[in-house]
Amino acid sequence: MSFFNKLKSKLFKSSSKLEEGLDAIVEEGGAAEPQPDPGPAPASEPAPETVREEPVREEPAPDTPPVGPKPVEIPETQAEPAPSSGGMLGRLFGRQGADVVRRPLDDDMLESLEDLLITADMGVDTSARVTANLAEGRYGKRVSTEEIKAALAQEIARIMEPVAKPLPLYPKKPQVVLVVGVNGSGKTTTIGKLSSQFNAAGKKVVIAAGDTFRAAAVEQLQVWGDRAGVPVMTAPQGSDPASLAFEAHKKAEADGADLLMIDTAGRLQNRADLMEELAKIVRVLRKRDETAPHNTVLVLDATTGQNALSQVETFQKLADVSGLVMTKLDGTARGGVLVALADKFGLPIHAIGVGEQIDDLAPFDPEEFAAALTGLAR
Ligand SMILES: Nc1nc2c(ncn2[C@@H]2O[C@H](COP(=O)(O)OP(=O)(O)OP(=O)(O)O)[C@@H](O)[C@H]2O)c(=O)[nH]1
Repeated sequence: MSFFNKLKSKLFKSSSKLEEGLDAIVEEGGAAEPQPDPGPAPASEPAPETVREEPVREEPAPDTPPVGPKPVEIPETQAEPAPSSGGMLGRLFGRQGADVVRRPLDDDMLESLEDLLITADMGVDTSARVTANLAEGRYGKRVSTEEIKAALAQEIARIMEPVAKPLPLYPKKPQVVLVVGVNGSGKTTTIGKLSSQFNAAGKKVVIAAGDTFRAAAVEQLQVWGDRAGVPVMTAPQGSDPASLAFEAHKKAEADGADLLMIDTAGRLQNRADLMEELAKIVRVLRKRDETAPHNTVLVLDATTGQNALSQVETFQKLADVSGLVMTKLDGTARGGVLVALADKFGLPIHAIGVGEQIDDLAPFDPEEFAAALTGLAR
């Protein structure tokens, strides 16, 4: 299964919520219209700039070489045989002969759309901005659900494009990656998944179990280290995380490791202590390498919805956050929060987690995400 399909099926809750909501909004004030003549798209449709693949003719010219972009995949549920013409784009946009419900994009519809985006956790400001952009060039025109989905996906992808950046790798050895986030956000799991991927890519990784106060956290990291085939440096329970970080850096350097991933505590209950703990880790690391840490990755749990926004604000005060990983996008109807995060903070999103298995972490792809979130067929 391609990652997109996996993402789509795993983001089912978010996309089905948006999808159902969009259907309901269009149907509420709309009317079925007979299929327009297939052929050129109506003038009201702006050229879909972010659509990566050209619509494919169903009958390729006889001398078309068997190369080039693959046809757009249509999920089975949409792949009913088109009774007449309409082509792939026609089927994609619901113009396969059946009546299509359209409704004028007026103030009422825009208000309902904005409310729907807010319930999908896109946040008030981002939802308002996205809705306003949707209205541009479409206001007053009759639109179908598929057209709104496509426009919404395009708008979301446009917001997310600038922040989709994999964890940058530097020539510096060892590159120190400090991983921060509240307890339970998925730090340990993310460190395990990332380490496994770097290890598979031929990078030598050392992990430091910096949450020394919780024996369970250390044990869990050891399990992930074993799975990923990466050594995990630990220290006795309750010992100073900064001194563990120092020792781990020494070992990573001595071993010629490319990356040192440091897990940290996430006790927000005592913010001052946590701030001092993180600051001390950084101070001590800089005794060994004044450019460390090279990345400070904040791990956020998508199921916390809007709370993720305040966590970014808090951790930006506690540490110099350089990028984000969003976990648990599977099984939540709150995936829209990622759009709000991108819009509000503009911090790089390095990866997303869509499950508990070692390969359930992928680089963030804005178009795939936007399509999966809106339920747009691809
Ligand atoms: N469904 C799902 N579960 C995840 C994902 N990432 C992590 N988890 C689960 O979330 C729970 C917490 O993850 P941890 O990695 O232990 O989180 P942590 O931030 O290290 O938490 P502490 O060890 O308490 O500091 C575990 O049960 C993980 O299996 C994900 O992408 N999807």
